[in-house]
Amino acid sequence: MAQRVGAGEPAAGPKRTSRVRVAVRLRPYMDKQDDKGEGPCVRGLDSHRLEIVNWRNATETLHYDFDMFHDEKSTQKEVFVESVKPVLPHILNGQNASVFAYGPTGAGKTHTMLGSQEQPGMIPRAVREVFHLVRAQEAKEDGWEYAISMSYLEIYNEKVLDLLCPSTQDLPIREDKDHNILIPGLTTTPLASFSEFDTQFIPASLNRTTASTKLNQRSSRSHAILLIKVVRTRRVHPHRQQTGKLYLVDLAGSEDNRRTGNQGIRLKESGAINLSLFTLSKVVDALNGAAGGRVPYRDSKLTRLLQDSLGGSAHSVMITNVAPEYSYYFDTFTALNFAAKSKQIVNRPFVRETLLQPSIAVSKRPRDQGSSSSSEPQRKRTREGKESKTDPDRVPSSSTSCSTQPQSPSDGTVLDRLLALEKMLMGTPEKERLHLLKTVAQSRKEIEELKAKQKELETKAKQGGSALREDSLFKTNVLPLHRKPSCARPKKQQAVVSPLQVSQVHIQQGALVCKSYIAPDKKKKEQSEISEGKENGGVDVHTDWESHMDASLMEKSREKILSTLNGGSLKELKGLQLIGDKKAKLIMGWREIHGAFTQVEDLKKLEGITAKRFSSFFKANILSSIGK
Ligand SMILES: Nc1ncnc2c1ncn2[C@@H]1O[C@H](COP(=O)(O)OP(=O)(O)OP(=O)(O)O)[C@@H](O)[C@H]1O
Repeated sequence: MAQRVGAGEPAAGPKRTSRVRVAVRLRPYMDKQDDKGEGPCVRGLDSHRLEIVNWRNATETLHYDFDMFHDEKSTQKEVFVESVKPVLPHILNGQNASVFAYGPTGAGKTHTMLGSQEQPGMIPRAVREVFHLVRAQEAKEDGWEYAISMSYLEIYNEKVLDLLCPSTQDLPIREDKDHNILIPGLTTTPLASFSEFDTQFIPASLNRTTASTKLNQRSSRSHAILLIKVVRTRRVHPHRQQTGKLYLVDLAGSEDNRRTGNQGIRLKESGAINLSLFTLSKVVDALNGAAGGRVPYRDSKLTRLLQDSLGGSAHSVMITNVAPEYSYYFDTFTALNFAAKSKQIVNRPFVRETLLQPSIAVSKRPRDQGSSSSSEPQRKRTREGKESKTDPDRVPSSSTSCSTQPQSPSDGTVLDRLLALEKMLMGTPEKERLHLLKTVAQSRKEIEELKAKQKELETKAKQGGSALREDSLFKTNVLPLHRKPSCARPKKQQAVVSPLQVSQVHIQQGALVCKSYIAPDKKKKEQSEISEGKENGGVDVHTDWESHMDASLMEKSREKILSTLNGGSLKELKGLQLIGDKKAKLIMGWREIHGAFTQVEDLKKLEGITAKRFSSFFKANILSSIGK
């Protein structure tokens, strides 16, 4: 059994650490994806830094500093030499290394990892280099013997599928007592040369699930993980065996379903992709100490598999692929923030070593496995054994030591941002959007009618007609003067960059806000119980209880709620009545993206907070705040 020992240093010596290296690669600008011809919104500054337009303020740009920045002109060779090659020698010493490509769909992950015949990507280059390194070691004749093997799998819709044996079903993921991740039943193929790798890998890659989306003709619908194992065995006393693993990961893209045009099965796939990437972001947050002690590796298959590549024992390189077009702005922004967080993770490498009995060392040399007399490498594929002892998730002690502060434009966690963005970008299906647009038109019409009516009543009042009380205004469906509909308020000038998603959300919010100020006669008797009951469309939120309240007291409570909404921590938000964990995170996400709420009613702009829910929320919190 492989054991964890220090990275070649005496056990008592200081622990060596290795953090995740973060590289960012900018894809060349593709005109066809940007009809408006706005030009790029991201630009490199030097080989480590880039800048992106600040969507909150167009006069500013946000700067990010990474281990490496590869601009749009960088070649595959340059990316390999500068970002990937340095981690490879570790796997010859029984340590783990991983290289994974992260980023929005269509930003260039597959191009980077796989590449093409003319421009081979990181995977073929890395495997070729491993063979070079091994051959160089063997030439030294230092008593070690090496064996290389490969496994290749994809995670599709949360299922682990063997790409070398596509007929297999969902494979289980296990962890042995030494925290090695194992996949019983996964095919392992011994490799004698790079060309042998090529003959195995190319057809297996065709088994990967891809499909055409609006943004990418051949979009990866799964996370593909290639595992290259190097086992070295010492032939002379003391007989030892070390196993080094190299994970080469091409993640599926984070998806904005409005832009991908996903429907049906594509939408389901997309849900699984976004969920696993979301969990990946939570893992990163937890490793950085933002989410308490538990690292939620087990919340998705992807993070479970990458467990020893992130915050574990591996030398990791994350290549974040980003696209320069404005239409990718928010995806790019999110990816950069994710990358900036990951940069702080510190890994502790260790050697996986087994002390062998002399007899085992002689008879079970890896190359000779299964062929007792021949020195030829074994040709037969093997399956990983069943080792199933599992351990609870844990935070590696080194993972919380954050040495570098990224120049992140925000203080919120990735989790909050992703939750809010995901909600915003994915939450509104086509049908619902059409319905909302119709509602906007209808609401506008009704507002015009109400305005006319209000004008008429004001004229009457001026002419000495009866004084108008606020109550009566509501009874006649006229808006009180101090409560103008949110949709009539001047828009906050906060986002100069106005990507498609945001403007669409504004329309949607407009619809909800306008609706909530219309008081249809039929629904006047609506209950205002504090409950999250059935939806009833646009209902007047102002029921009798408000008119019986002391105005100044009410204003004070309103301000208090507003201040919690704008400045409250997750805990404080959850302290509000009818706000649970999910809503609190949505609020934080909203704040992150849109800035401060200007009035409590802005809460209705959040998805899932209907007029009725807002009404219940408002009443409960006003009453609770007065009761305190
Ligand atoms: N550095 C680059 N140079 C030239 N072309 C590129 C580069 N990066 C990406 N491309 C091209 O951009 C398109 C999208 O890239 P790719 O398929 O690699 O994206 P992806 O991030 O893997 O997307 P998905 O997540 O949907 O699979 C492809 O046509 C690819 O050839």
